[in-house]
Amino acid sequence: MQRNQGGFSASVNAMYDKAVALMDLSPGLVEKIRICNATYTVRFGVRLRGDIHTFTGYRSVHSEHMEPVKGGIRFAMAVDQDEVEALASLMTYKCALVETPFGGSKGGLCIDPTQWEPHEMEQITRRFAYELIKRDMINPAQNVPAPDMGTGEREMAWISDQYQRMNTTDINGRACVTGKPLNAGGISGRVEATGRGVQYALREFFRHPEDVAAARLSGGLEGKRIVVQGLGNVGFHAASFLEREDGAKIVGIIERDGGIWSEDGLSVDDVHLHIREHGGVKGFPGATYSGNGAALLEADCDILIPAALEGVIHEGNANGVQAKLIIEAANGPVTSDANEILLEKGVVIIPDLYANAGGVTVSYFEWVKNLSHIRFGRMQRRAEEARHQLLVDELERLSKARDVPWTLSDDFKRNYLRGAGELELVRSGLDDTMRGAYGAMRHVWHDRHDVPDLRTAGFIVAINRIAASYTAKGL
Ligand SMILES: NC(=O)c1ccc[n+]([C@@H]2O[C@H](COP(=O)([O-])OP(=O)(O)OC[C@H]3O[C@@H](n4cnc5c(N)ncnc54)[C@H](O)[C@@H]3O)[C@@H](O)[C@H]2O)c1
Repeated sequence: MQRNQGGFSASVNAMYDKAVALMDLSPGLVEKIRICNATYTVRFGVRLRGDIHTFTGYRSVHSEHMEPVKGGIRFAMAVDQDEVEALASLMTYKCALVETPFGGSKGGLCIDPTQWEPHEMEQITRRFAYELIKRDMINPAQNVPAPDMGTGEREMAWISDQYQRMNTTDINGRACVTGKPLNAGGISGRVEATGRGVQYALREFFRHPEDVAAARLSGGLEGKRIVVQGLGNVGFHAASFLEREDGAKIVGIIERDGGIWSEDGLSVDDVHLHIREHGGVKGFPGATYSGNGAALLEADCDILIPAALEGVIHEGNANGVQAKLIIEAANGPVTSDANEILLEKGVVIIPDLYANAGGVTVSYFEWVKNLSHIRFGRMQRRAEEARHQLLVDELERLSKARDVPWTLSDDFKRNYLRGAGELELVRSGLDDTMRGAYGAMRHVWHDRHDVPDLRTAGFIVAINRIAASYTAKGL
């Protein structure tokens, strides 16, 4: 990974500065929105394997213009203060762009999860959570984490349980974290939400022939040749949906141990299984393997989906990128320097603050579900069922009265009577959000001739909303 000089935060701030230069905001407000409000560093010991091991973690709060603040917790060796602050700032802009009523935050623990057994990971996670909970850095009303790299449902369930043990009378305790398993207060469709959001973002892009042409592409997603970096939560779901549901061809997959290539297209589910069984992509049948996975970022393809780390497309390799469209499933995969090189080359970038917002959108639904203490669609479903039943009864009565012999198939009755369930509501809410946010972004991109790219447009939409919020508060 290569970051801009000055690091990940400097890269995000350069993109921010490019947007505010086109806006009419006071210098003081520009500075207030840019800076990170607070970062809490925690060092704690856990007794493991007969000795005390010390871990370092962070929780950063970028902006509290809305509360709670929201953002994932990352478990990785490369976690540091600059990284969590940059990621927290991206959360602020992302939440504003997709209109989830949160400020931005992010957390991280410096750890290699593969080095520890599950019961040890539980001890470490609970202790990290304890340190943050007792300082209100995890709290349903103030700061609500979610999964990120190296964490998932399992860790979120431990964190939620830890909070509830420490706050036994907080009836909203489950809302202290999102991305939980369904049986621990989670919501249907959260696991795949970020990948699903990437798919919806691409579908929305391809619904606009003018935008597709700007990327020097034509037609729809069907048959588009895609390279994906990182087959984890986000990359796997995005690639799998695009392959199975949109007819796209995944020609390249890059993982930690290297990259694989097949012009005929790779089966994402099979590669995923292979990685689980063999620890990497090497040896996947029918594909060409290279130990230098990063080289595939520069391979010939239509769409590149970086879905692993930040800073993977930088000044050193941006010129070599052949993809016509990049969708940033990861946070910050393109440095600000690389961004300018790619723009110059005519590459269109669907930016992270929009592209991977599916996760926080469905997290918002989960938080609302936890606070309302009722499953989405439960009451509505009863009402719909009753209404549909009345209609079916009436049709049957009429058919008998008029002696018109017709029947409803059992399938039709079952589906028609069922009403919308939680998953349908989550998906339609996510689709609606992704469409709305794209519309807002593209409106600025096309209508203002001084706005050069979708990223700057996205920042402008987000910053305007954050500025309005600060102004309304009297700041
Ligand atoms: N999980 C979410 O809901 C979510 C939401 C928004 C954004 N994101 C962002 O998406 C990105 C990925 O997150 P995730 O949750 O899918 O993480 P994950 O841990 O589930 O998956 C990351 C994948 O990247 C691979 N990887 C790591 N280093 C690599 C390298 N050098 N080259 C190639 N592959 C490498 C890992 O092996 C793993 O398969 C991060 O930038 C994260 O901030 C995640």
